[in-house]
Amino acid sequence: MPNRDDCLQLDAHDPLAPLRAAFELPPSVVYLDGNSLGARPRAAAARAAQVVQQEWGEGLIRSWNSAGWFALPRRLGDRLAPLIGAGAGEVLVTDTTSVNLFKLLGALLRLQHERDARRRVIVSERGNFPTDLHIAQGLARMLRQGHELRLVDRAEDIPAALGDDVAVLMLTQVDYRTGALHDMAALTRLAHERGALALWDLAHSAGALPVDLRGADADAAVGCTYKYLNGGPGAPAFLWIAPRWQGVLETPLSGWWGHAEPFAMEPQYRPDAGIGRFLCGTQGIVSQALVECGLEVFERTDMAAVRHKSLALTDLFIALVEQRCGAHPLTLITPRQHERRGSQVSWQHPQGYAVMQALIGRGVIGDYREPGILRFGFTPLYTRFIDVWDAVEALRAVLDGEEWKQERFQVRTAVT
Ligand SMILES: Cc1ncc(COP(=O)(O)O)c(C=O)c1O
Ligand SMILES: Nc1ccccc1C(=O)C[C@H](N)C(=O)O
Repeated sequence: MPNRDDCLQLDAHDPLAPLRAAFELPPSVVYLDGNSLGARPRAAAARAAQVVQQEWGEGLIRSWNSAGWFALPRRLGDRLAPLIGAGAGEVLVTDTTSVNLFKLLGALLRLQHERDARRRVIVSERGNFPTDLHIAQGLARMLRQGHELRLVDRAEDIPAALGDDVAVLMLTQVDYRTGALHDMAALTRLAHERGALALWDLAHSAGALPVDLRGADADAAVGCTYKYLNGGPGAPAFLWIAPRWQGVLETPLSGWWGHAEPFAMEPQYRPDAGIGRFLCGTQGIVSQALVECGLEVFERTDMAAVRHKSLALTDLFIALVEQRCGAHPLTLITPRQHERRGSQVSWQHPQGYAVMQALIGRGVIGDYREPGILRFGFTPLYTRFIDVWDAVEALRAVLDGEEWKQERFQVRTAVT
């Protein structure tokens, strides 16, 4: 079993190690929550100042053209595309993941309705992130065409749920609680064989592992930029549409930014011919501009290298926790097989909330999800092997010393 020096050696030989310098991280913190909010690229502070001072302050309204603000959602989409196996002109950075899901699910349901009106079921997992399920429920209610959500409790039950009444299979590629990774190509193929379309949420996979949307023949996808892509709190999300559906799918949020000629100011909506039709209204430029700083870092490596380090970090974390905290009631809920694991490791503990607060008190930042789940995200761009060691030692101290029993660690905060 590796010791602390071995971890230092792993860092010394890590080809991704130099990328850590591209991020601002407090020296006293071990940050294992990049699956919720990525760390700040150093370049983001100067970029924010440039947008606010020069582009807004001096350029004023001219900056929509002169600083490229108007083109930003498409430009960022093109820059993000290689990370998810997409091509140019297929991706937009815009709105939130929830709003993008609404637009794409609405568009896919409409397409299916036109092809076969009996297909009115959306298949997903009960454990999917709540917003995905809530958006589907809201759309089904609004459409008043008899759409319904069919939820399965286990991934193995997905094939049986794909009957001839299914319109869309809507899944999150990496489970936000367990970190379990779906086989996107196999499930998409199955959905297609059954006449359904496949919509993927890449919130926990974009920037965390190689994603191949075109290779998997998926139909549409959404995802966050504020997690593994390090775009900043509340940074705009992204959406992707397969080439075969470009110009075919229609957005249910037909705002003026998706018009073929927004400044023709026509009363009649006429959609843009390409991906631009999935824009809705004016973009939050300050936040959007910062997404570029996160994407730039990925251009200094490749996703195969990111994946290689991610698996090494999560393997090490699992092994060390089992060895050094083995006496405590921790249950691993993340798959051990590499092909089934994203870039996070989750453990269940009867006092999970308090244990996580005590860990955060020691400067090791992960997060907590019901029921009793300690979540640790590993971002290969800036997480070191020594961080894994130090995190496990802190966890051991919290558990061996029963630090979590302190009153202050029982207090529930709004965001966990
Ligand atoms: C799978 C998944 N989808 C969507 C979201 C969030 O969407 P939004 O950015 O709209 O809050 C998250 C996390 O917040 C998530 O984990
Ligand atoms: N958007 C947030 C705002 C505040 C706190 C957390 C989030 C998250 O993104 C949570 C994440 N989606 C999760 O997998 O739980």
